[in-house]
Amino acid sequence: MLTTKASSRIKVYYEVTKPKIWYLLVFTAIGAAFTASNLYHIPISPLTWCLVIGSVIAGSASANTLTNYNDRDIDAIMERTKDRPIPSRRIFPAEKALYFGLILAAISLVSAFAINMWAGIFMAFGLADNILVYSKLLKRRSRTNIVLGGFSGGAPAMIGYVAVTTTGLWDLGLVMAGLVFVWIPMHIWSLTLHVKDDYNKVNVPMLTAVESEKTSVRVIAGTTLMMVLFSVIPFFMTGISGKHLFHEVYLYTAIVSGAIMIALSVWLLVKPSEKASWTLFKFSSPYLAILFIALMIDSTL
Ligand code: HEM
Ligand SMILES: CC(C)=CCC/C(C)=C/CC/C(C)=C/COP(=O)(O)OP(=O)(O)O
Repeated sequence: MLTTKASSRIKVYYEVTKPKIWYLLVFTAIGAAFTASNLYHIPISPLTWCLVIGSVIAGSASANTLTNYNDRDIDAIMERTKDRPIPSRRIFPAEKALYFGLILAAISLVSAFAINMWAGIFMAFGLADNILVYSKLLKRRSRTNIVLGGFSGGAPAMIGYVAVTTTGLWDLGLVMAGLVFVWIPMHIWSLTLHVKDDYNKVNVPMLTAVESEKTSVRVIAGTTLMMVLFSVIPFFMTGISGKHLFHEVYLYTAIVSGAIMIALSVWLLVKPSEKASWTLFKFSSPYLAILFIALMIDSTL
């Protein structure tokens, strides 16, 4: 039986990994693997499932922990982040989180390379892009930080895909990873518009925190439209036999859910408000999950 102290220690190290975020990241890896396995009729062994899910949990948790460590100075100032484990000194000294994140990174790389070389390569890429390119290099310097830093978001889907197949075309894998990549700008810029004062306090040049509200809502509406247009691409993809890979189930889901996202972005465009930007942000994660659920269901038809 764990003592209260031990369970609270586990909870705080769980919290520093930002589980709400890696739940969805892991789900995209599961969705990509499940979809590819069905479409290519390649079974996935229980061991491979464990390695895919375990490596992406460890990798995403590592990246989130290490970026939390990296941002401990600004997180202590921003309203949204000041109660996190490191700025609130519930993990102290902060280096404990650094070592925890590095151990998770090692676990994620070992387990990804145990799947195959490509899964390991995409894991290494995801870690490097999120921790070094986004958090260390661009976040505090460039308003396009989430563009180059966004590729890491597609890494879990690619890991799930290459765990099923590393031969032949990767078009389906890249499209599923692309769904995540094109979703990121709307996802983050709707939030950073909502909390722009926080970001400006710590001089992090998130695009919709430094641009005028008029420009920001236009950019968000444009990236939402781009994402919805991209989301119908899977319906037009064909396999080696020339047959469509997906059916109307995916198409109609993408259209209906996309229409809701476009309507929310038009609401923000026409009547900019904190409520509109927050609503669009809160709908963004369920929207991405719904697209992957539709891919999974459609792949069984
Ligand atoms: C460079 C890329 C990204 C950036 C900068 C970013 C940033 C953020 C930020 C600042 C939050 C709010 C966190 C908080 O206040 O606790 C957030 C929430 C979240 N992010 Fe992202 N994110 C990115 C990519 C992703 C990706 C790729 C996924 C998953 C596929 C994801 C999933 C989530 C989820 C599920 C939440 C919680 C949403 C909610 O509370 O409703 N994010 N993200
Ligand atoms: C396979 C692999 C390792 C993939 C990693 C992908 C990954 C962890 C993506 C998450 C990106 C993300 C939520 C960044 C948070 O930005 P932020 O740190 O600016 O958010 P904050 O302001 O809330 O701290």
